[in-house]
Order: sequence, then C-alpha cells, then structure tokens
Amino acid sequence: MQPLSNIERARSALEEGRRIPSGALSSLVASSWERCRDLGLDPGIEPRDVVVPFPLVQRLREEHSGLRRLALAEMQLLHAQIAGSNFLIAFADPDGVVLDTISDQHFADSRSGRSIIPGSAWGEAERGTNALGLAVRQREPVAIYGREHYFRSHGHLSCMAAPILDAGGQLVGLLDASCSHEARQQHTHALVRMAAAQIENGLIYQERSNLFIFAFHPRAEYLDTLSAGLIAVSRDGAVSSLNRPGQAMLAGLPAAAGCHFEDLFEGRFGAAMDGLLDGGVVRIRDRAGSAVFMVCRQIGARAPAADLPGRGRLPPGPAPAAAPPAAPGFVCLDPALRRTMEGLADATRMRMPVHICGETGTGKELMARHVHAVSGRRGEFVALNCGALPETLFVSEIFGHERGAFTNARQDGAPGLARLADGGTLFLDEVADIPAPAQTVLLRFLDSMEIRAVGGQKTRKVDVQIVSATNADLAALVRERRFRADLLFRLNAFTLALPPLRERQDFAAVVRHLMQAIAPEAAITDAAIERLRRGPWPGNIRELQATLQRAYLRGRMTFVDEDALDPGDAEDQEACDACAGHPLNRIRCREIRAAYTTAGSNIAVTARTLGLSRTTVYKHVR
Ligand SMILES: Nc1ncnc2c1ncn2[C@@H]1O[C@H](COP(=O)(O)OP(=O)(O)OP(=O)(O)O)[C@@H](O)[C@H]1O
Repeated sequence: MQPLSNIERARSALEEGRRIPSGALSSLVASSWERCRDLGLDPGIEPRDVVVPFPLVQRLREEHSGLRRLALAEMQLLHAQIAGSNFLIAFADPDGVVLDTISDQHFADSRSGRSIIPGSAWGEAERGTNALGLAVRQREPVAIYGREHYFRSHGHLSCMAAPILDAGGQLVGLLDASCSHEARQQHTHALVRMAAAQIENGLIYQERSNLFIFAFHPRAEYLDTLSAGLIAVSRDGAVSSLNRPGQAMLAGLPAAAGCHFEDLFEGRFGAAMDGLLDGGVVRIRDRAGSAVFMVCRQIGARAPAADLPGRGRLPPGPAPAAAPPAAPGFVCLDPALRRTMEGLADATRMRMPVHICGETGTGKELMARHVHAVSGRRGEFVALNCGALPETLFVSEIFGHERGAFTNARQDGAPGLARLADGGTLFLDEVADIPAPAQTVLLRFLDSMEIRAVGGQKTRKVDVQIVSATNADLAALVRERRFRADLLFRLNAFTLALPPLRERQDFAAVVRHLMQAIAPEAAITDAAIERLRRGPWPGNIRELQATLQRAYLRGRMTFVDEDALDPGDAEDQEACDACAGHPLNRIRCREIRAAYTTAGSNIAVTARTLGLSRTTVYKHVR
C-alpha cells in the first residue's frame, strides 16, 4: 500500500476531528484550519454562497473607484498573459468581497466559477481556508492549492491572492487568480503579485499627481522595473509617499510620510532636484551610506508664485495640460456630468470598456463619440445598433463573414465591424437588446479581443475601445436573468451616467447650443429659456431640439421668445400606428408629426428642419 501523502494525512485528521499532524501542512494553512474548526465549520459540507446584494456592490465599487480603475486595467493585462489556461481573475475589497471578475469562459461556467462572482464574500469565516480570505488576514500574498482549502468541495480549486496596500500601508484591495486544478502555479502567483505591485505604484501616481515622483534602485538597469523604489515629494522636499520596495530599501531610516528627502538621502535636496529635473540618472547615497541611482518619473505641478522658493533653482513646472479634444457640438458644463467624466481619459488609455447609461435622448451616442475623441485613437468610430438584431446577424455584423458563409451573405464577404474599428472605437448602442446567445459570443470577444469571420478559419486580434450604451436598467435585467451578469461587469468597467435634461445645471448652455445649430442667425430670449427650463422633458435633449425647431418654424423670425414656444404641442399629437405601441418611438414620432403640422404639412421643410430624410418623415405622417 502506498504511504499517505502529507496532505492526505492532514485531511483525514481534519475530517475525523483529530489533531492535524505537525509538519504535514505549512503553519499558515494549519493555523487557518484550526481557526475554521474553532468556528465550528464542517469541512465535509458545501459552504453557503455568501453574496452581498448588487446595490452594495455598486456602492463599494464607487467607494473604491480610483483603485478599481487601476485594478481593472491590470486584470485585463493579467488575463491576456494567462488567457486560455482556464483562470478567473478577481478584484476584491479589503474585506474580501469580490467586486469584479475577468475569466476564461469555461471556468466562468463551472460550479467554482459561478461561486466567485461580484458580491461573493471570501472571508475565512464564510468560506474556510482560501487565498483571498487568508491574504485579507495576513496582508501578504497567499496561494492555497487544492485540498489545502478547508472545505472538501473546494479541493479541486487553486487560488493565489495578493494584497494591495496604499502608501500608508493600509490594505485597500486584493487581486486573486483562481483555477480549477490542483497543480502548483508559481508562475501565475508571481504574475498576480506583480500586478498588485503595479497597482500600488499606480495609486501613488494617481493620488500624488501634483507631486514630484522619483524612482530609485541600487542598480540603474532596475529603475524601470517593479523592484524600483518610488518616492513622492513636494517641491520643497517633504516626502508624501514611498512604495513598498522603496520602504524596504530604506529600512532602518525614518522613511515615513512627513519626513524630508534630506532625512533619507545625503546632500542637498535642491542639488539633487537640479540633476533629476535635467532628465538624467543621478547617483546619490542614502543616509545609511548605500548608493542608489535615481531618476525623475513625474514633474510636480507648478506651485503658486508665493510658494516658490526664492533661489530660482527649479525650472518652471510643466505647462497646464491642454484641454482634451471633444466631440463636435458637445456641451458639458453640468457639474454632475463632469464628475461622471473624471478619469475618462485614463480609462480609455487603459482600454477599459466604457458604458453609457441615461434616459432616451440624453446624448448617449454623442457621448460615445466624445469618448472616441478623448481616447485620441486614430482608427474609426464604428457604431452598431444592437436592438432587434437576431443572434446570427449580430455575430456576422461584428465578426464579418466569408464569401457565401450563409444564405443572404454578401458575395464578396464582409470584414465585420470589430475589424473596421481596429485601432478605433466600437460603439454598441442599445446593448440591452443583444439576444442571449450573442451575449456569450460578445463576452468571449471582450475577453480575448480575437475575431474569426463566420465561415472563416483564421482568428486575428484587434485593438478596439469598446463603448456601450442603453437606456434600460441593466442591473434589473440581470436580476431577471435576461442579461448576463458577467457581461455587464465587463462592459461597465467605466460607467458614464448621463443626467436627464431636467436635472442639468447647464440647461441654458444646451438650449443656446441647439439654437445656434438650428438657426445661427436667431437669438433666444432668457424668458424663453426660463419657460423651457420648467418642462419635464421625457425625451430629453432630442425633445428640446424638436421643440426649438418647431418654435423657430412657427416664428420664422430672428428670435425665439416665450410666445413662439409651446412645449406641449407634441403631446397633443397621436403617434402613427407603427410607433403607437412603443413608448420610446412614440415620443420621437409625435415630435415629427408636430413639426410637420407646424411646417404647414410640408414634408421637405419638416425633413430639412429636423435633419431627417424625407422618407423618414413620410413614414410617420402618411
Ligand atoms: N451634451 C450635448 N451637447 C449638445 N447636443 C447634445 C448633447 N447631448 C445630446 N445632444 C443632441 O441631442 C440629440 C440626441 O442625442 P443622442 O442621439 O446622442 O441621444 P441618445 O441618448 O443616444 O438617444 P437614444 O436614447 O434615443 O438612443 C442629438 O441631436 C445630439 O446631438
């Protein structure tokens, strides 16, 4: 008979309620088992899935939004590095509650994959010994393989977690990679630790964007690596943060926030700054006598004139950043709107999928174009209206098809929108309407960024910024199981919530902008704007646009005042038969019919004023 392995001896002791034989397990795992046993957890049963409600997940995501942005970008990279090896990558809050996951489809569909979902809590008390729970407790990287998990039912799972600490040493989140085989995954564990370290450095750049950041290491060739120290200092040398490698290199010195650069390094801070800001690598000794190489990684913001040191040794700070490009005709002075857009440029730089939600007519498509402009991507902006596309058509629209791939396929095939958007942006409008099988296909595409044309053999990678939009409540659709939760979590990595027009504080600016586009020569009175402001605007900016167009048509003069306005007139109209049953189409249809009446039943004038084709107008008024 084969002798029992250490883990088998330990497990039978655990499951038979005996003392765990010493040396059979690492002390970390053994003491975790003891704690779980003391909590009365039965290792033989299936643990209960503890999942916090979705609104709380949303709140936690908002609370950790800056960190989450960095984490999602790293998760994408990590996933690309280990894609295909059936892993799930999770980002969790400091209590071990999972906030986001990115996974290989096969694992996501497995029993284990379904238990690691946003909202699932992985503390030791809930799920027994597991990497996330232990890393929360230990505040250091932990890997738990197969039967080292406390619960027998987790015995096929391996997970590796790394804590993310802020510069003050506080645990702010965790990264985890899990897979469903027991083999040791040293390489993956190292990648998870590196991703966590990268996020920690990202936090320093994010939170200290107005300070000077210097990298240092005893070997110059390591200055660009994750083992380099990072130190953030103000213009006068006050240290604000140090990353973990930096703290380790300066161990023994008073290296804490609030100390001065000169407490840590020899020589005058000013002299060091001069060399560093010249862009060179400076050799400098720390106060313990060890030499390090140092280089400037970020130039701090220009100090107010009164704060500038008189010695004139510092070159002027960088010029203020130029305003980012915007989509043409995009008004956005509303503070709530501007808040939701904070971090958009970073999100697009990291290629995070952007999701735009808002009522009908709030400007989702225009915002999508703005996202494309902000991303600075040279490729095309390609839009797909996902509403009412059956699965097969959806797939061939996105991935293209080879010649004669299916009945009605184009003779010469089609490249597909994802390929057309390579290097640019793919805008998925009405994303809530994607049929269920196509949701799975889309999810796979978002994970791999690989496309294969229908009827084709070859796959190719594309580099696409994904933007999606809907006016539906996707969270509610997820609850009703009409939309995949994992797809929602992939799409809404960065969410832009557009306020309804009635809540916009830049209402007047929107009115003036629309009026300028309708009739550049016409003015609009303040009283007219005030009257408009009182409307409920269920159709939002589009409805306002139509009201102004009608007012202008009605007045046909050089200004629009209160008398020309009749916001209610569209409501008096009946929608056409085709639109009557569709609440969203109804609003638009009634506006077209009202404009048609105002234009003296002239299709050409109505079409020109509304910027529609004559056929469209005709369809609604015949
Ligand atoms: N911020 C803005 N500044 C100026 N014009 C805007 C703005 N937002 C929207 N508009 C205008 O309002 C109209 C409706 O915008 P858009 O089509 O982008 O809305 P939407 O939310 O995508 O509509 P739907 O829900 O029907 O798809 C467009 O003519 C657009 O140019």
